[in-house]
Amino acid sequence: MPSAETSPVSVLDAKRLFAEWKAAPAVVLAVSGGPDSMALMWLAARWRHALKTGPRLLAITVDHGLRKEAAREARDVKELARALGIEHRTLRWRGEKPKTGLPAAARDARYRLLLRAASSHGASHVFTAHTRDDQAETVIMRLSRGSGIAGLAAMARQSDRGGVVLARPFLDVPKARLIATLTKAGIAFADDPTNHDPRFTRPRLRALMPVLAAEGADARGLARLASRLARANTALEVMTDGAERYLASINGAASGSFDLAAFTALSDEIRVRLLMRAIDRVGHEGPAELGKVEALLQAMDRATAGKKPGGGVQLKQTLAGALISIQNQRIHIGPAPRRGRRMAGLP
Ligand SMILES: Nc1ncnc2c1ncn2[C@@H]1O[C@H](COP(=O)(O)OP(=O)(O)OP(=O)(O)O)[C@@H](O)[C@H]1O
Repeated sequence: MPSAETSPVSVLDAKRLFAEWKAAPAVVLAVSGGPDSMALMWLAARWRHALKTGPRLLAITVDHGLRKEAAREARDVKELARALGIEHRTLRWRGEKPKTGLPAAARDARYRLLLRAASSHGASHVFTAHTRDDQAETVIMRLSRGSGIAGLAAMARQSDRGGVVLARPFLDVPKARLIATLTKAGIAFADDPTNHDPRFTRPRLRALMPVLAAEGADARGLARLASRLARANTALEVMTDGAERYLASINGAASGSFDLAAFTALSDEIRVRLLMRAIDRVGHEGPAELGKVEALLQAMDRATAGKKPGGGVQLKQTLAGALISIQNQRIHIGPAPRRGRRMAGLP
């Protein structure tokens, strides 16, 4: 491996990695006690010390209450934070723990706690220590689930989460460099056994990474694929904005309804995105799944293909809590009646 892939991250490198957040008022560092986030705390502290003015740093560890070692790991983070002159808090996930989908529920709870803590401490950003290796694993995970372009674009370097920005300064940094950084600095870190537990999907896919790398699909290539797809996704979203404006301009003021002929003339990718946006705006069952929106588009095309313009209902279907219908040469998308509720006046 070339040394650029394994060399410790220097203070100068850290200055470049964190440069764009110099003017933030305060930043929350999400520190689990694992190698990546311990390196995040160490490097962010050194970066901050070298600045005259810069953000206040607050490290937060979430104890999910799932492993007995977690409390000790949180104390180890606190100890390093104190040595580095950084404030630290441990937050506990107290909610009900589900029997299935535990990693996803823990992640949701973790982000909720981190973002809430950021808001209450006046922090504009939450930094996580996701690395290029995490990005590559995410690509493989999304690939195995059949994601589309948006999903394969994987994690964004920055994303707005209700007023607080979630930022990943190490998204292009190999994990090996962070471990080398800690080794050089003599900093110990925790090894979470869940990261190797074959009962969970991510560790199973992680175990495949060396095999894929040996075939040429290494973390660098997979992360590059993600960033190319992120670029394509941004362009497609801009085109979808344009298509929305075009349909609104020929629509008059009617929202939630499109002219059928104008919609049909657009490309499939843009039509899928338009449907998804319209459904997500009014649906009450969470985001529509890509595969289901694609099936809806096919059903719409079948219902209207070769038909003379008429006044009848050509299609009526619900998806993700939205009701989609084609009538009078228009597509209508509105909220679906909620399930399990009796309509007034009906038995
Ligand atoms: N319990 C936690 N408390 C605070 N932040 C966390 C916690 N778990 C994860 N994170 C944040 O999310 C990022 C990605 O999580 P992931 O589970 O992939 O990492 P990890 O295995 O816990 O360890 P590492 O610190 O080496 O990344 C971490 O780098 C860290 O910034």
